[in-house]
Formats: sequence, structure tokens, C-alpha cells
Amino acid sequence: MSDSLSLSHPTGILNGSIKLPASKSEANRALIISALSGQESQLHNLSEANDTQLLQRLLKSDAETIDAEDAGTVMRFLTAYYAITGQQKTLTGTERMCQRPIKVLVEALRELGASIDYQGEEGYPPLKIGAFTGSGQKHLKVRSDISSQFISALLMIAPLLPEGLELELEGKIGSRPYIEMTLSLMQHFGVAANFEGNTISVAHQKYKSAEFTVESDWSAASYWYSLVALAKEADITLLGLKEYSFQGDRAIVDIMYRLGVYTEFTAEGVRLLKKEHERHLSLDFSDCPDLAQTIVALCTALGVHVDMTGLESLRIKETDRIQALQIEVLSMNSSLQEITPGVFHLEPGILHKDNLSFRTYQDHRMAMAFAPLALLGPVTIQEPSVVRKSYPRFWEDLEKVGFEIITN
Ligand SMILES: O=C(O)C1=C[C@@H](OP(=O)(O)O)[C@@H](O)[C@H](O)C1
Ligand SMILES: C=C(OP(=O)(O)O)C(=O)O
Repeated sequence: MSDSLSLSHPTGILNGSIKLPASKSEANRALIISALSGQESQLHNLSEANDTQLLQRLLKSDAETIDAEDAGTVMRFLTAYYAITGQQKTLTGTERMCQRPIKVLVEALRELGASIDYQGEEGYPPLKIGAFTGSGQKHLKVRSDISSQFISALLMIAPLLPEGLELELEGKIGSRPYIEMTLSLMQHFGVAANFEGNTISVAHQKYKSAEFTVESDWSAASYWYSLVALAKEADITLLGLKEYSFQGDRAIVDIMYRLGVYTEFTAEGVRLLKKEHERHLSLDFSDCPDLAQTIVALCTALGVHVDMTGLESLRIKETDRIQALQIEVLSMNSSLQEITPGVFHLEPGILHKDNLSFRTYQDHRMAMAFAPLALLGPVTIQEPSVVRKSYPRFWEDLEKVGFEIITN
């Protein structure tokens, strides 16, 4: 795709039904568990997201060097998977991936008996993974305030350890619903675990083969909520979303109720309708960090003041998302400032709606979070192909509801 894309909507009125991509988080857990089970499982509706397509390919690859590209779950889950299965692999990724920390996971795996060496900077990919000589250690203390993906990676391999695993989580538990999603998926494939206080215990057990259908992605749904909030009129149905979901980003339903979108759950998914929005919000993103960009972009456009906490992990994702957001909202005369440690305030300014242009920082969520502003006036999105990581058909889906797209 081209280097930028111009987006506009002639009427601002949105009607239609959208089949969202499947959740890459659910799909990637199902793929790893299925590979660890050593049996065939029928997995349906695997995500078309690059992160999932990539993991499917890599699990079949017998190459010595494995490129996890920019996919955090792929890098972290495969580190644990290759370690426990004793596969000699060099695991690398994009330049950015090699700046995203992995030390907590590597140290935990080493304590369990994995042999892992850093090929570059200590604490970061690329990694060289060697033979597994079980240490027999059962109890591990692991920091849980950097990335929940380390915990999920350890949990999925836990039933294969001869003694099982007892993980004592230290510090704040960030992205907790993703840990719970991992445990739910493990349970679906026949493995029981116990999460009490800050300790998760998994006995030595065998995964069973099972059928699993991946749900639509609630994180992807968040951009459609923004579109509805900014439309003049809207009646949008999103297919395949479940009211009771494994995904923590279902929290978008309650957040968007306050930002002007009413959700009606139907047999086929959700129907989104417009309502009044509030003027000042306080939100904690500890459980749903991937929603932060959606909310910042939308509130800047709506002129809603927001106090935000729980944003710590945003600095180590596809880009430094705090910095990227600060630059982009400043280009709209708004500001996002850390007012006291850990508390950010979004102060919306007067928005000039002509020729808005947004950079995307190799981050799919920057592109999708700011695209809905095209309902206010023409918008240019730089490097639009970034959406392939989680939602490759995003631009085509916008065309289905009347957006006009010119690729430059
Ligand atoms: O386990 C997962 O599928 C994910 C966990 C979260 O990461 P952190 O645990 O690093 O916050 C989330 O941001 C990411 O998009 C997907
Ligand atoms: C942070 C994300 O993904 P990952 O950490 O898996 O690269 C994301 O999709 O927003």
C-alpha cells in the first residue's frame, strides 16, 4: 500500500453491518496451546491479523532463525514454547521488537531449566534458545507490572512441567484480563488452574484436544464505537461479538456509553446507536491498555476532558504510545500531560478540522484510533498499511460504510 491515504465521508451518516476480524489474542493462545497439546484441535475463525497468520507459519517452520516481526505475543509465547520443547532457535524481530523488554520472561524460564542467551543487548531480543534441562523448581516470583504476556507465556507451558508451576506475581498486575483469558483458554483445552490472591497454581496435566471458535475482536470494535460517536447519524452492527467475552477490551461498552454510544446486544453481535456524551471522564486503563489510543483520539475530537491512569505499559508497545499520542494531539491544539506521576490529563483545545494529518509510528492502533476523525473533515493517515497487524481489512470496511479513500 501507499505511503499515505486521504479519508473523507460525504454525509457523516453511517449505516451497515461489519464482520470484525477475530481476536489475535485468543487465536494466538489457541495456537500455542494446540501445539503444546501434541494433538490436532479444530480451531475455527482464526484471525486474519498478521500476528496470527505469522504465528501459524512460524509454528510449522523448521528454520533455525525465527522472525517474530512486530508481534509481542508471538515473541513472548514462542520464547516459552521453544524453551520448554527444547528447540534450538534464534528468535528475533523488528528493530522495535528488539527494544521491547523480555528479561522477566527469560529469567523465569532460566530458573525452570531453559537455556537462553541474549544475542544483542541484555534483557532484549534477539534470543538464542537451547536445550531444556528441567530444574525441578516449582515456585517462581515474577514481576507482573511490565507485560502480562510474560505471565501468559509461562502459564501456557506450566502443565508440561513435571512439578507444575506456582507463579507468585510481584507488583501491580497490569493487563490482568489477558492473564484471565489465558487461564480460560487453558481450561477450554482441559487444564485447570487456581488464581488466588497474587498466586497462580497449575499442576502437571495434559492438554486435551478441543474445538474452539475465536471470537470477534473487541479491540477492533473500539474504532467502530469512535466512528459512531463522531457520526451525524449512525446505526452500525458489529458481527460476532459476545456479551460475555474472554476479552478485557469488552470494557469499551461501558466507556463508550459515557462517550455517546449505546450498545444493544443481539443474537448476531452488537448494534451501536448514538446518545449524549459526558464532558469530563476519569479512566483507568490498567486492564485495557489497547483502548487508550481510541479514547484519546475520540475525546480530543469531542472536546472531552479526561484524566487517565494505568498507561505505564504504553511506553513499551509497538511504539512509545504516550509520546506518539502527545505529538498527535498537540497537532490538534490539544495537550496530553502527566500532571502527577502516573496521572495523565487530556486537555482538548479548539480543533481546526481542515486537513488533519496523522503519523502512525509503525503502530496499527495509531492509524485506527485517528481515522474516525475523518467524519469531521478530510484526514490524511501516514503509512496506512500498519493496520495489517490486527485488522488488515480496516480500510475496506470503512469504504463499505461510505468513506472515500484516495491512496497517495
Ligand atoms: O496477551 C495479549 O494477547 C496481549 C496483552 C497486552 O499486552 P501487555 O500485557 O504487554 O500489556 C495487550 O496490550 C496486547 O495487545 C495483547
Ligand atoms: C500491544 C499490542 O500487541 P503486542 O504487544 O502483542 O505486539 C497491540 O496489539 O496493541
